[in-house]
Order: sequence, then C-alpha cells, then structure tokens
Amino acid sequence: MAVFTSVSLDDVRTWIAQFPLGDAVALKGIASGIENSNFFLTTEQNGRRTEYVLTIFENLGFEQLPFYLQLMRHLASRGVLVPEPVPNRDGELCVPLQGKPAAIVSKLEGGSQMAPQPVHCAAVGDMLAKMHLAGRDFPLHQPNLRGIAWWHATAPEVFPHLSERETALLRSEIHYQEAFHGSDLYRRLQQGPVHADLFRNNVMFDGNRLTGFFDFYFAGCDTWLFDVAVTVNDWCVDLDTGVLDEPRVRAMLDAYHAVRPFTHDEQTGWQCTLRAAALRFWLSRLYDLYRPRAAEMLTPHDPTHFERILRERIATPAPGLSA
Ligand SMILES: Nc1ncnc2c1ncn2[C@@H]1O[C@H](COP(=O)(O)OP(=O)(O)OP(=O)(O)O)[C@@H](O)[C@H]1O
Ligand SMILES: N[C@@H](CCO)C(=O)O
Repeated sequence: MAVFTSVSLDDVRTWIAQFPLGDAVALKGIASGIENSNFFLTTEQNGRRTEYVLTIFENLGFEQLPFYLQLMRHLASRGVLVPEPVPNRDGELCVPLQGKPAAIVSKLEGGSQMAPQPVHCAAVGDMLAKMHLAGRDFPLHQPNLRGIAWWHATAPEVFPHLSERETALLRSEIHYQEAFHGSDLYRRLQQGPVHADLFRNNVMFDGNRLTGFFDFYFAGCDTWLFDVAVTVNDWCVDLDTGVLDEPRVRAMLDAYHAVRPFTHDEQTGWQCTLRAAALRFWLSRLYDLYRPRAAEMLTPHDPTHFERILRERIATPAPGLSA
C-alpha cells in the first residue's frame, strides 16, 4: 500500500480551508506507486463534487518541488494534458501536511494502458512532442537529477553487489556514455524540460483516448531525445525479451515527428540515447534494490529487465527515428 503517511479526512478538512475548493467530503488512499503517499480527495462546493489527487511527498523537500509543480502548471496552461496543481489562497502550490510537503492536483480520467497497441503509442508520441514544444519557454531550470552525474556518483555504490559480467557492462556503458555526453553532437541536441520517466504507468487512457501524463517527479532539463528514448524503451518493448516491437516504435516516432520533426543530429544520436535511457533505469533499479529501505516500502522493480534491454540495444540497432 503506497500510503506511507497516514492522514484522516478530519486532518484534511481543516487543512483544505486554505484552498478555494470548498469542503473535503471523502479521502481514499491509492494503493499503487512507490515514491509518495497518494489519495483521491473529493471536495464539495456549491453542491458540486470534484475529485482531486492529494500527494504527500515522502522523499522530495520543499526546495525541489516548485520545479515539478510549476512545470505541470505551465504545461497545463498550454493545453498539454497533465494534472493541474491547485494553488492555495496565497498562491502556493506546495504546503505542509503532517510536517511533509503536500500538493493537490486535478484528477485525470481513465486508467493505465499496460498492454499498449500502436494506437496508444501514437497518442503518447504526439503528446510528448507537444509537451516538449510547450516547455520551451518554461523559466525554471533543474538538471535531470538521474543524469550522468548521478550515474557517476551511484555506480560505486552498486559495484560491490554485482557479478563480474554485470560490473563489466556497467563500467563499459558509463565509459561509452561519457564519450557521447562529451561530444559536439550531444551538445547540439535540443534540450528542455523533460518528463524522464514516462512509463506505461505514468500515462492515463480512457479507451484509446489519452487523458494525461502524470508523475512528473523525475522531470528535469535534458535532451528531448532522452525523453523519447525512455518512453520507447518502455512503451514499445516486448517485456519478456527487451526486443523493440517495430509497429509500436514506428507509431510512436512517426506521431512525434509529425508534431516536432527530429533533427539530423538526433538521428545520429538515437542509438546511443536508447542505451543511455536503458542504463539510467538499470542503475536506478540496482540502487533501489541494494540500498537499505524502510521496512514498509514495496518490493523494488527488477533491474535485470533493464540490463536485458541495455544488452539488446547494444547488440541490435533499433528502428530509426523517421521511416
Ligand atoms: N493526477 C492523477 N489523476 C489520476 N490518478 C492519479 C493521479 N496521480 C496519481 N494517480 C494515481 O495514483 C497512482 C500512484 O501515483 P504515482 O505513480 O504518481 O505514484 P508515486 O508513488 O508518486 O510514483 P511511482 O510511479 O514512482 O511509484 C497512479 O498509479 C494513479 O493511479
Ligand atoms: N519508472 C521507474 C520507477 C520510478 O518511477 C522504473 O520502472 O524503474
């Protein structure tokens, strides 16, 4: 159960008075998710009930949250389908609840599409490109906190737990990515705010209609191509083998390209970036597996899935960015 901080409806009734949302009438803990405590919160104003999502941030501090919450607000105001944070009467998007930072955002309709077809991948590619364009004038900057600096800092913590074969792969891939990240080609790739964790469980669909991207708490500034690679590596992959499914890849990339055409440099950097995206999640899953965790935390995700994907991306070129 992903409710690490317990809150009662009574606690929220008093707390919500600072928001222009009326009365809190129901509160229900959300079981999924491993980072934060999430609740569906129903409010009533002038006889009308509305559902929101209340998040209590377990690992992020007040100083980090403005980037994520302001980014969601910025994107929502430009028509990108994302949850919209609700400011309190003082204009604050993030306020303490039970001593931790908390925020209220609009609730997206629908559910996760965990067995995506090309039609879903096309919808994700289209919205992802719109999101990148809409983020161009976002004024705040934060690096991708799970980027290459983090890989450098984290790899030594996991090496003692790895086999020789795993160690060799992790070392050589970090080395390979250092060269790529230091290249002129890399510097020419377009950058901006990216979601950086747009997996199947972070997008809502109502049937085949995409209703929104959510869980922006790994967002940061990075190459747009990295965001595309993270998304392709999850949405378009055969989960058992790590092999890419060409119809889904084509649907996603073509839909993206129709909104924001890929550049020649991006074509050149595509295979390296798919590897970088696989490395990022292999390493974070290794780190989550081996770091000491609070007893109540859920089972960490399986790192071998991304090790398999990384080996597959090294061995087999993926379909190109444009057909
Ligand atoms: N804005 C939203 N609208 C509708 N449902 C939401 C929204 N935000 C979160 N949820 C629901 O809450 C669940 C958990 O949210 P989320 O994935 O953000 O959890 P987390 O613990 O922050 O992250 P992680 O995915 O890293 O484990 C989602 O699977 C989804 O069902
Ligand atoms: N999407 C990440 C979890 C963090 O949100 C993973 O699958 O490893």
